[in-house]
Amino acid sequence: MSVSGLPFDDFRALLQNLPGPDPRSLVAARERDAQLTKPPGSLGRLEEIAMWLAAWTGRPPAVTRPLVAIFAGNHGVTKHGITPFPSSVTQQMVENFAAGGAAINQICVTHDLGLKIFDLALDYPTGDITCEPALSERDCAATMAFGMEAIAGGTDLLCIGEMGIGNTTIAAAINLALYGGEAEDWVGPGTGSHGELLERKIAAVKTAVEFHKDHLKDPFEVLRRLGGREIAAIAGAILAARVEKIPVLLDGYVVTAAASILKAANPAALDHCLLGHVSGEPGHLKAIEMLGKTPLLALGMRLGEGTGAALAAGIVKAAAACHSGMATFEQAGVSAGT
Ligand SMILES: O=C(O)c1ccc[n+]([C@@H]2O[C@H](COP(=O)([O-])O)[C@@H](O)[C@H]2O)c1
Ligand SMILES: Cc1cc2nc[nH]c2cc1C
Repeated sequence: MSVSGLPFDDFRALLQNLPGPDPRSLVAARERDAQLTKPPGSLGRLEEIAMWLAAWTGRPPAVTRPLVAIFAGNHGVTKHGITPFPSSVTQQMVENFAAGGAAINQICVTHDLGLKIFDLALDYPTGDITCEPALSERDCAATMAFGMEAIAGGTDLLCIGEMGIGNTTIAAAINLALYGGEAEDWVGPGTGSHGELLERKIAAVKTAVEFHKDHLKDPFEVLRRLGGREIAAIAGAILAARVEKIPVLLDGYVVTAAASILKAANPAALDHCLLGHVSGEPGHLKAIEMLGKTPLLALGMRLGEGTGAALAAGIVKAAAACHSGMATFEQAGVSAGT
């Protein structure tokens, strides 16, 4: 813990001292890109992705150990009857991930991605955000620190996903706190909340933000009061990745809300992250605009569990492979343009 002993101090300090992109690797990658056997710019966004890999890893673009990390948490706010599925599904899906039966398992097989699941005290849901903080400062900081350990086994591309019944309500509350507007702007169906479920979801988000309104200037208070364990762990994982020079692919609505908390603390905090996809959750596009990012994919997916990020990892792998594996004009005996 920090000298002052306040749980968030270390994270605040880290956020004020984030490493930037590596200019030398970027220049080297640009020089190589200009020699590859293609008209300049013809690989479009793939070229930008290769430059992004070089800048944030400090090495020539390569993806050799991609990892999907799924963080799972449960939420006290579900007691308001806001989701079609019960909270027990969070644990059941964790078991399904472990058994290889979920969509994310198949995408990981397709793109040869590692997969790690981090379940976060699923038997102890967070506090009901409509009338109490989700987490104590200590629990929140400890969970962020746990999330930082997600990359301890090593990876050179971190795809972040989550699982947690009720967490689209949490994401909506975070977005309302960070960006304002109306609860209706941020609340969507999630796994399928319509009619009365949706009405109660909107009411819960309104009540929660109203209840905590005097404490929401500080992004860390937004995190601990309105967030959840998987949200805190995701924030920690994104931060640790930055420090360790690991580029990050963000997934859908929920991961984006967790990431937005870091951006609120430091506008440059997500520069090492790309958005894997725009999810079908209606508020996601607006949340992405707030981050100033352009998602790689738009497939109408709204599953979570890292599926959008993992699909995009295939594109990032292809970008690195083109950059490192293509022949230069000279090597291939192809005439360069003027
Ligand atoms: O990330 C998204 O865009 C997204 C959109 C809709 C649903 N989800 C997933 O669905 C769960 C949350 O939905 P809900 O309805 O229980 O709030 C959680 O496990 C998320 O992974 C995720
Ligand atoms: C079945 C199911 C699978 C999920 N995967 C991510 N969130 C989910 C929510 C449900 C309900």
